[in-house]
Amino acid sequence: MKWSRDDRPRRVVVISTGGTIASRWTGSGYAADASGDDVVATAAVPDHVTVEVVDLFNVNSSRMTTDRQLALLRAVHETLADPGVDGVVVTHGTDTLEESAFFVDLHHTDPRPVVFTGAQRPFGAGDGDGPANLYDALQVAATVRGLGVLVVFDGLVHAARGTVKTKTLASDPFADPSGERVGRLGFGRVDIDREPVRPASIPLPADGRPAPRVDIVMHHSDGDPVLFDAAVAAGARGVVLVGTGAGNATPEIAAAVARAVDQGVHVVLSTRVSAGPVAEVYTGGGAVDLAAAGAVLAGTLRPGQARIALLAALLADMPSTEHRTALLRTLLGGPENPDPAVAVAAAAA
Ligand SMILES: NC(=O)C[C@H](N)C(=O)O
Repeated sequence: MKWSRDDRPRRVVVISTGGTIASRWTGSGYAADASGDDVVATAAVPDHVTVEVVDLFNVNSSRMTTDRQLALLRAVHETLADPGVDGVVVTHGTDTLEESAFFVDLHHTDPRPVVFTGAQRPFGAGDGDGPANLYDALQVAATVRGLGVLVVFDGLVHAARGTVKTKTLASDPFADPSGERVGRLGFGRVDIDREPVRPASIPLPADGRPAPRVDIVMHHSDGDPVLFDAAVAAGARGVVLVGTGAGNATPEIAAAVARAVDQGVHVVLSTRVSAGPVAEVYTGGGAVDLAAAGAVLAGTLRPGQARIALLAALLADMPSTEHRTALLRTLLGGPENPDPAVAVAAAAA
């Protein structure tokens, strides 16, 4: 599928949130600093595209919080409430871009695109990648329809779901290690190779709902339940357990999962391996026992995005724990077998 634009004027709104694309040297390291207008001024703008800027916040994305992600989600929805807007670009630090993009994607119903981009080299650098990434993101935001939330970086187009930062400093930091990219840019065209597979989107969380604590605990040799139990004791309403291999831990950790689930804590099982699904293969504290203890398997989602699915399920209005678990399975696993009871509850929310 090749997308090219006619000459109709397009309006794209850039929501600026910081990251390296907006970073300047502070004397001891780089920190997000440049305004959205300054960031946009570095990039060429594709023909027939008009750009407006919203300065939402300005942080290195390792400082991302649920409150900021909720503010971003609302800003995207308010922007798209204007029918004259053709698309949205979000400039974001690459460290947690995969989390914010997936959070927006889970709540995104509009056919108009939301495109996340950023940079690996700082604002104003002679060899900077920000201007080209921003140009490409504007091009995609002005062109495609019906593909959900996308990540555009280094000439490639990725789906929000499944895409993670796989390289710390390289100029092509994003990939879906268990899947394939969605498309690429070149010669003024956007080539889309596949349509992202997405579950039905969920309504925006109600205003003023406090952000639930959702922790990530990683297993390793010598791992014991101390940190998992500490997360529950700290008030976590959800915990992502990052198992070894296809999602394995120990009998002691499986017992801790069962105790947590009994208390109403939602537990998701992901893996520290970079690609492939978690699977119920092993007992003796493996995924077979963790699932029996009540953990929900994350499919191919890596820990950061598994946590976002859990966060979104906890923020959703659900009539019971069972409904929330069913919603969680849908958000983790993609569109297969959405539970009709969940769909009804979500529609009524
Ligand atoms: N390349 C980047 O954007 C990394 C930066 N530390 C951030 O996520 O804000």
